[in-house]
Amino acid sequence: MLNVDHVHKSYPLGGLFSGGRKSVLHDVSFECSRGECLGIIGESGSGKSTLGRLILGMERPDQGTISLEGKSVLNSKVRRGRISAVFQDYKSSINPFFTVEEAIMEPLRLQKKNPEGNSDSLKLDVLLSQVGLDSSYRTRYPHELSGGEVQRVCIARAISTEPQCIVLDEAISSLDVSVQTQVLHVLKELKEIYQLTYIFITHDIQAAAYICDRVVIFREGRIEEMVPIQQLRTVKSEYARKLLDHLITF
Ligand SMILES: Nc1ncnc2c1ncn2[C@@H]1O[C@H](COP(=O)(O)OP(=O)(O)OP(=O)(O)O)[C@@H](O)[C@H]1O
Repeated sequence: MLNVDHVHKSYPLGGLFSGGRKSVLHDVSFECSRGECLGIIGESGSGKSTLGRLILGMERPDQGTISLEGKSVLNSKVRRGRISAVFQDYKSSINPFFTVEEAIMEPLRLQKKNPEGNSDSLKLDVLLSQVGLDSSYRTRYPHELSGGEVQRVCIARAISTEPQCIVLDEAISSLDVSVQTQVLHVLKELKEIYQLTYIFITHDIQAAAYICDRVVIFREGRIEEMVPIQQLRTVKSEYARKLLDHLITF
């Protein structure tokens, strides 16, 4: 269970003498169960990626706590191997000098969970096949892959340590529409296999409707509304309805 409890976050306003701060997240609270996909939808600048970075423990909240199975994500031992991420910019997400094998196995080696040897090799083949790539990809470099293939490698890397929670920040947005569908399908299958918790940050309401169980609608850093995906068309708040009307094209 991922628990976000009364989280506030602000950043310095900038400017030499300003000393002020811009509030980006205000009193954000929600829970996300094991195996659940929670969509985060909101206008640009509403604080979605900031929330993602806080869940990943990359930044600290000013107030409030974020915990996984009751333990704070600020503790690197809690995060390691249990929380991972897939970002929009897949090109800069993996080291261009790493082969597919090195990129996927790096988190496992850092975690030192799996010693080198046959088990590594088997694990790699399983991971590759789970994201729809065959073992001939092992020795290829990122520049030898399509965007969809690189993003599949990023997903294999993200699941390599069998995490509980993955933050997917616009993870399919840079891909062609047909490739988006394939990658979404892979993500949905993996969620079922590993009972993964997904935080699915997106502008793409169709993708959210396909993969999410619930959706949080953000407005200027606050939760405007939280609805099960089946009730997306019947949100109560006027703001959420307008935002969704703007995004829904199906
Ligand atoms: N490190 C930072 N320092 C200062 N301001 C920041 C920082 N990170 C984010 N912000 C500000 O916080 C606000 C929220 O940004 P964030 O990236 O979380 O929004 P978002 O909802 O993910 O937007 P988008 O959909 O465009 O990606 C923005 O106004 C942004 O400029």
